[in-house]
Amino acid sequence: MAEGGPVANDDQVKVSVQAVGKVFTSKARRVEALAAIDLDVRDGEFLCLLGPSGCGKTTLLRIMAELESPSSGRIEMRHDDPDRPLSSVVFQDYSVFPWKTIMDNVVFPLLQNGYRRREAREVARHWLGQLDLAGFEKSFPDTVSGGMKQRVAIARALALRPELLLMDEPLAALDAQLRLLLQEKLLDLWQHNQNTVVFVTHSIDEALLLGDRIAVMSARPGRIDTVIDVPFARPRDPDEIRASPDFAALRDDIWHRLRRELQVS
Ligand SMILES: Nc1ncnc2c1ncn2[C@@H]1O[C@H](COP(=O)(O)OP(=O)(O)OP(=O)(O)O)[C@@H](O)[C@H]1O
Repeated sequence: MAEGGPVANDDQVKVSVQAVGKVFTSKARRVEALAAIDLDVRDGEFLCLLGPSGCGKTTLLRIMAELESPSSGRIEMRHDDPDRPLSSVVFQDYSVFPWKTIMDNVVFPLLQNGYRRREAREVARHWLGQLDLAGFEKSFPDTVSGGMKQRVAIARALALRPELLLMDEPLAALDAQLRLLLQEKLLDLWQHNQNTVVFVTHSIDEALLLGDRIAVMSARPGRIDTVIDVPFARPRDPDEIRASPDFAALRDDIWHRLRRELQVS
């Protein structure tokens, strides 16, 4: 069972997180969320961040999205194509604009990124089609299901063609069956587009199904406990993968690592 794999060359590294720490301070308390995180995200890979609740996964993702700055250490990100945004984020909670139609939810950030309206509508139509939302362009988000809202948020992020797609438990709020379907959709989309993806999840199965590597974090303050290479070839067939002995062995190994970190009070 490979852990971490060969060290990446500099030109294979999209994001380099170096000794990053994060402390939140307020009058009431001081929370050390991250301690000395070292992690490389390789160009074109699907990296999953897995760890116990509160270990700092979202904080690390927000630092990569430049929504939060580290308290210590540094982060380097390679922006290769000035015509594409460096990153785009999908959050857990269907972060769509309720007052805009589904079409305009996808069009709006494209206009902000310099697209002309006509081109933006064409691009939006393409991505809405990819996410099986054709026919819902004129609907408002609150009139469709949670799964559809989340597909709008994913279409919006992908339409921007970010070099780095950051996803914070994008499927966590969905029911189990819908989650499986969207996992398959994401697998399919990623296999065709191959952006670099960092994907936060609590689900070991999801990480094994989607990820090239899984960074397992320890309990707060979050550290990288280990980075596991996922050995399944692509394109992946979810049913085959779930039935394979390697899947069961890896799931067991990761669960034992996580269980050491979990505290039930
Ligand atoms: N803005 C903030 N101010 C103060 N504390 C914060 C802030 N953001 C996060 N924290 C704290 O930092 C720690 C890490 O939070 P974070 O949300 O990054 O963890 P997580 O691993 O994503 O959690 P979960 O899996 O439950 O979503 C937690 O103790 C949280 O309460």
